[in-house]
Amino acid sequence: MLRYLTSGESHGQSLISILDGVPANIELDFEEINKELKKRQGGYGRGGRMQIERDKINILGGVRGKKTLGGPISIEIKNKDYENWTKYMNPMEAVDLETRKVSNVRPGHADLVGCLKYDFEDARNVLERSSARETASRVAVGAICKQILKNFNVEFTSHVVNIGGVEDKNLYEFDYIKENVDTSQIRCVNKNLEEKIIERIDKAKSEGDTLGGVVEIRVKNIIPGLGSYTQFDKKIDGQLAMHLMATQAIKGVEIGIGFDVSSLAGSCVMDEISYDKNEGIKRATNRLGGIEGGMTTGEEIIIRCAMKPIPTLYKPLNSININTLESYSASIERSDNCAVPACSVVCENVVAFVICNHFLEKIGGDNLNDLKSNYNSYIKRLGERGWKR
Ligand SMILES: Cc1cc2nc3c(=O)[nH]c(=O)nc-3n(C[C@H](O)[C@H](O)[C@H](O)COP(=O)(O)O)c2cc1C
Ligand SMILES: C=C(O[C@@H]1CC(C(=O)O)=C[C@@H](OP(=O)(O)O)[C@H]1O)C(=O)O
Repeated sequence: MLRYLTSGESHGQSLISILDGVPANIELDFEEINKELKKRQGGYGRGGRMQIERDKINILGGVRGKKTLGGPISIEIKNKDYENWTKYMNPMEAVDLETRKVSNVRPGHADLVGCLKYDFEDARNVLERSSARETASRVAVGAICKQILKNFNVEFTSHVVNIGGVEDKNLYEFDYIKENVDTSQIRCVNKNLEEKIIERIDKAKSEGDTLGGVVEIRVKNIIPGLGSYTQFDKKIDGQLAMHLMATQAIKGVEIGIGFDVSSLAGSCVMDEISYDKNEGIKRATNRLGGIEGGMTTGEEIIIRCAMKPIPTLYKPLNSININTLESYSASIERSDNCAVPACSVVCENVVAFVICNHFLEKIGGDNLNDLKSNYNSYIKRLGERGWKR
């Protein structure tokens, strides 16, 4: 079983993750992982913090000479901003608890309920951990998973399809060309739309407001049979939704045509099956996004996630002081204005973890050679049953 934990506060020394269950002898490309981290920091609408951070991994264990050892991998990403926060955040020494205290809790954040639940008078004790800074760790973990799956040609991409209601309807049609998706800052397939989106973000910013959007993740060259219908918690769609919904600010997850299934007739939703001597078992369409009965079908996996607007507004919302219960404007912490492009990178890597976990479970093998031979024998057996790559 592949599993991971993350630890660390947004303005603490470092983010730490431990990824357990990675097979031995996987060669890691650290530059690729760092590139992914850099992508997560980008995108139009990010705030001042991203000018400070230069996210890079430091592997502390589980790897020797670039190759995995089969044991838990520990990954550190340093918070450069810590040097500005040492006197408020140091875990080992008495710290200044007053200067950065947050009492005016911010709607849309974990602040209010976190203070009630954990009995804190200072929402900083909550926000330091609930912050989406943690998504850097999830990207590092997902980037390692992608490298495991690269040995089996599995490809992951993601892009933004909607920011603040500016969207390209065409992107919702599944016959558009997905090759060479533009990876510029906004990462919209339609270049003209980028300008509109930038205008939309600037307008929201000038009004002290924020925006969310929709991101799409695609997984290509996947084999059929990852996940299982035999138990609810083995269903891969359920696991994808759980991991994606557990990502900061994600409020909805769709697979394939998603919510549209509710208003269409069955004949417009199911993907008809046929067989061709040369191409093997085929599908006429891929409306169900590559998953049936909690298992991958072998078609491209298509997932969309809705991100809510950034909850910290420069035009602050009404709230209360958690200690006096008096009405106040919510505190303004330095903040992003729109982080949808960053979110697409996060979601892509979150998906990579889930897919990799199910891949390793199905194929089995605690080292790369065993994985490869198990994989080949599965592909051979599928071939005998009429399924072709
Ligand atoms: C990549 C990314 C960056 C984010 N940046 C901010 C930010 O700068 N300011 C903010 O208020 N919320 C930001 N958020 C969202 C909050 O972390 C999130 O809404 C909050 O922790 C509450 O969690 P929930 O929305 O899942 O309920 C960001 C989310 C993501 C995915
Ligand atoms: C640090 C990151 O995002 C942060 C997520 C975040 C939040 O409330 O979620 C609030 C902001 O933190 P700060 O107050 O330090 O600027 C963002 O910058 C990051 O993505 O690496």
